[in-house]
This record gives sequence, structure tokens and C-alpha cells, in this order.
Amino acid sequence: MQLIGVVGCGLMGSGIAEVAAKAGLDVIVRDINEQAVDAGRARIGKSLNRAVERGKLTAERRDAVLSSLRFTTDISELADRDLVIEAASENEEIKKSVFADLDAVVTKPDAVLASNTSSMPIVRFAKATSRPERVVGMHFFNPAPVQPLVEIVSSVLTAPDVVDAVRSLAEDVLGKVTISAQDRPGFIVNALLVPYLLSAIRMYESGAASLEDIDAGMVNGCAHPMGPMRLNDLVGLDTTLAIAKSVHAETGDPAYAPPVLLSRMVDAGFHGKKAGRGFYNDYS
Ligand SMILES: CCCCCCCC(=O)CC(=O)SCCNC(=O)CCNC(=O)[C@H](O)C(C)(C)COP(=O)(O)OP(=O)(O)OC[C@H]1O[C@@H](n2cnc3c(N)ncnc32)[C@H](O)[C@@H]1OP(=O)(O)O
Ligand SMILES: NC(=O)C1=CN([C@@H]2O[C@H](COP(=O)(O)OP(=O)(O)OC[C@H]3O[C@@H](n4cnc5c(N)ncnc54)[C@H](O)[C@@H]3O)[C@@H](O)[C@H]2O)C=CC1
Repeated sequence: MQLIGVVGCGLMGSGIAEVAAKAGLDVIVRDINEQAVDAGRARIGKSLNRAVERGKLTAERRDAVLSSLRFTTDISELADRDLVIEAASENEEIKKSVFADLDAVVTKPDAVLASNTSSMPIVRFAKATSRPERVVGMHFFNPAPVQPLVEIVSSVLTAPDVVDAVRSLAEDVLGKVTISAQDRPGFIVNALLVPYLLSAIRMYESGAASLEDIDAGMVNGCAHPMGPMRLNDLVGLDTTLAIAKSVHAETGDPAYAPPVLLSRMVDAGFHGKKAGRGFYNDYS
């Protein structure tokens, strides 16, 4: 797998594209319009510049990585890819339509189509294609260049050789740690993480504690790198809401029900750090 496509260059797509390009792969990134493409390109450039400033990457290597990345708004440019990783917005209809489009344009019969969805059933995306056995979940964590984990999610239709191929790419080429998850709501990590993040929002919403105290509690009491309210902002509140809705719709478990405050924040356009404002309002 040398030729990689990434669909969506928001927070995760740009991070995944950066990881793949740094690993020496040829990467084409597709988003829906020039504005989104420009934002993704800028995000990757900023991340690579930061690595140069911190002495983790040479300027020459940064330039080589940037030149192995191409950006497009035309999905047909992904025709020759060996692997396409879908990282579009957490919306089932958008993702199904991306998979149907990929099925129509990606030509190699052994190509793999992967989804970075946080919560949605992989089998539904598989069924949007004529090759459901070639569809798998590759769930990276945010920020993708930093977090080691990739959850490999097999649907009931995924072929074993597809699972082996993406695991070996994630571990041997991208340098990630993998775990195997079944195609169940929230897979492994988010099944555990979502109730925690939503509980923090409920605690804040109830007036029981301030944002700062909730976060300071988990950072200083449990050695988390950031507290849950900052983490909600990092993930993106629109994405957090979509994940909660999706897992709650399937499980009916009240632990996954989105708090009203979360919906209102999204209604207001406060989508977290990426939008400059979420629960916190100190993002420059
Ligand atoms: C309710 C429903 C919700 C469910 C949501 C589920 C969403 C999903 O599907 C799954 C997920 O991804 S869940 C999120 C998982 N991520 C986390 O938990 C992040 C926790 N935070 C951290 O790791 C650090 O605070 C963090 C790394 C972010 C920042 O660390 P620091 O505070 O120490 O900041 P820095 O000193 O600036 O950075 C440390 C090192 O990391 C590098 N770095 C940071 N951000 C980066 C970025 N965006 N891109 C590339 N590199 C980045 C930074 O350069 C530095 O590297 P070193 O120089 O080697 O130390
Ligand atoms: N934000 C997070 O912490 C994590 C998110 N994820 C998952 O990754 C996926 C992307 O999330 P983010 O990058 O955070 O979202 P984001 O909102 O930052 O970016 C989504 C991108 O998808 C693009 N997009 C929408 N429709 C598209 C289409 N039809 N074709 C191509 N691009 C399209 C948007 O223009 C946008 O640039 C979601 O499935 C999310 O659940 C997975 C792990 C962590």
C-alpha cells in the first residue's frame, strides 16, 4: 500500500494525511471545496513547522513531506489509490455517499476503503459499495500525529486479508499501536470515553463545578493530559454531539444521551477549539 487517499481534511483527515506523508507514502487529500482544502493544507503546514521549530524534523524533510501531499476537490483523482481513508464529517448520510462515490471511482479490485468514523457502523458504509469485504474501520485518535492508537474495526463482512493489510500498514509503516474492535457502537475506546465526556458536561451544566475545576481535577488527580471539558473542545463539539447521538440511537443507554447544553453550544456555532470557541473561549 503506497498510494493513499484521504477524504476530508478537517482535524482528523489532515492529521492522518500528515502521518501517512511522513511515513513516505504518496497521499492525495480530498475535501469538498477550495476553502476546506486550503484550511487542511494550512493545518498540516502549521503542524510540520512546529515539528521543525522543536527540532523533530528538518526543513528539508518538511518540504519533502509537503511535496508528497496533493490536495483536490475532485474525488475521481483517487482512482489509482491502494487505500482510501474516509475522514469526512461524522454524518452517516455523508459517509455513505462518500463510500458510494469511492466505489465508483477507485479502480483496483484489491484496494481497501477504510473509515475513521468514531461511532458509526462500518457495515452500513460497506453496504453502500459493491465490495463490502474491502471496507474496514481505521480509527485514529486526535491529534493523529501524536496519539499512537489505531482501532482496527472489522464489520461482519470485512475479509481477513483486509484486516491484516491495514493492521500491518498502521503498525509497520505508520508506527502506530493497533487494537482489534468489533463493529459495535463506540468500538472499544469511545464506548468507554463518551459517557465520561458527557458526564463532565452534565456536571458543568448542573452548576456543580466550574469548567476549570472539572479539568483541574482530572489533570491533577488522575494524571490525564487534559481535562474532559478541554478534550470536548479539542474533539469538536459538533463531532461530540454527532457521536453521542449515534451511539445513543443504537444503544438507548442514557449514559450516551447528549446533554441539552451540548446541543445549544453547537446551535450557537461554538464547535470547540477548531472554531475558536467551545466551552472555553481562549483559543487564538
Ligand atoms: C462525547 C463524545 C466524544 C467522544 C470523542 C471521541 C473522538 C474519537 O473518536 C477518539 C479520540 O480521538 S478521543 C481524543 C483522544 N485524545 C486525547 O485524549 C488528547 C489528550 N491530550 C493530549 O494528549 C495532549 O494534551 C496534547 C497532545 C493534545 C497536547 O499536549 P501538550 O499540552 O503537552 O501540548 P504540547 O507541548 O504543545 O504538545 C505535546 C507534543 O505533541 C505535539 N502536538 C501537539 N498537538 C499536535 C498536533 N495537533 N499535531 C501534531 N503534533 C502535535 C507537540 O508538537 C509536542 O511534541 P513534542 O515536541 O515531541 O513534545
Ligand atoms: N475530532 C476528533 O477528535 C476525532 C474525530 N474522528 C472522526 O473523524 C471524522 C472527521 O472528524 P474531524 O476531522 O474531527 O471533523 P472536521 O469537522 O474537523 O472535518 C470534517 C471535514 O470533512 C469534510 N467533508 C464533509 N463532507 C465531505 C465529503 N463529502 N467529502 C470530503 N470531505 C467532506 C468537511 O469539509 C471537513 O473539512 C469523523 O468521522 C469523526 O468522528 C475520529 C477520531 C477523533
